Amino acid sequence: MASRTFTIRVPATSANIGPGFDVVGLSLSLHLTLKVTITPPTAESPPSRPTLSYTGEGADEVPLDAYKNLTTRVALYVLRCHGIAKFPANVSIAVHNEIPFGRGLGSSGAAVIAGVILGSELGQLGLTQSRMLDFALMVERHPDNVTAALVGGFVGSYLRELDAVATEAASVPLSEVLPEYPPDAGEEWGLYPPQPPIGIGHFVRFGWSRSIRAVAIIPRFELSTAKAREVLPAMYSRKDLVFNMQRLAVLTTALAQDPPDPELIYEAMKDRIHQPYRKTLIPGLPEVTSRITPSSHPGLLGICLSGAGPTILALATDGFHKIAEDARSIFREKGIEVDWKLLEVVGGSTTTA
Ligand SMILES: Nc1ncnc2c1ncn2[C@@H]1O[C@H](COP(=O)(O)OP(=O)(O)OP(=O)(O)O)[C@@H](O)[C@H]1O
Ligand SMILES: N[C@@H](CCO)C(=O)O
Repeated sequence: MASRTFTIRVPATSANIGPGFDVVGLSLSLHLTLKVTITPPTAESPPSRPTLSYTGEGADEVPLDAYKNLTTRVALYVLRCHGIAKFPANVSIAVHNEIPFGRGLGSSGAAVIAGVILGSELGQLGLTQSRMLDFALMVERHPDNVTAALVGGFVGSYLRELDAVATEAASVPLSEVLPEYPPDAGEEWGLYPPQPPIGIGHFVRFGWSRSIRAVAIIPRFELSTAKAREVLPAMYSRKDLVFNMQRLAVLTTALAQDPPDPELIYEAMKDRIHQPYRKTLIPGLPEVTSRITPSSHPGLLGICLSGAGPTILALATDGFHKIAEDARSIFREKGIEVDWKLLEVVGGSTTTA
């Protein structure tokens, strides 16, 4: 049998875009790429465990044990849900990652989507896009990053209300979805996980004006999404919810208009659901989002926290350098150094032979 090689490419994402907390996501031009080779065992090369190599962002901290790494653990979850106990023999995976960890650019969402696609490919399962989303949602339980990473573009999504049986199936704790399998987990290792309910996530892709680019201003510190969600309240006032819904309704269409209207968009990218609570974790956040405006920075459309932060996302048609450098100065007043990148909105995940 000949060896098989394929490449999985998954984009970075920015979630929320101001008022769309846990609802909207945008895929951006930084990628997580996996080059996968499966070599059939021969008498000279007997079956071996998967090998992982890793370059780029996170290379110094990511586990290279396939039973510990997030992407390969998700792939194993998908395989085991289909009755396949372990990785095929002689899989080697070379990862190159451009998405910084824990900065609000969807690194974990990309790793999860890459894992679901990897599982589907290794098991030759032929999972549909919608089914892949179900698996991803069992791991990353908010849909904004994973949906945009899978399908690409500017995307809105919701989670279907599940019936009692499906709710139980979807309530499996994350520790059971992604257990730390012992090395070479096989048939003998515990129960197979239950299949996720079908059709958990639903999405629509909005239009996007080709003139809009994204400036990602990336502080040089990590903030885990889990920590940035802990500071959020469980209840909100009607006033704050209406504030966000009004803006989100306008924003999803305003970003598709040509030319885009900065006055409309700047206000429509304001938020009262997550950013005000996260400012304690991100010194400089209120100053950057209030001092960089369309009148002070021609070309700017709107500015917000990217995902759970600490990255700031500025959407603009021009003036990218001044926006980024002025944000850098404001962060520096708070003792924080940043890097910045000018990014494009890109398509979703791909698998190529
Ligand atoms: N390519 C990867 N391979 C393995 N693990 C990864 C990879 N990318 C991210 N991770 C894991 O996900 C963690 C970061 O996830 P987290 O949800 O906190 O931040 P994020 O996804 O970068 O930000 P956000 O969800 O706000 O966009 C990393 O610390 C690492 O454990
Ligand atoms: N909507 C999520 C995105 C981060 O993954 C949040 O803001 O917590």
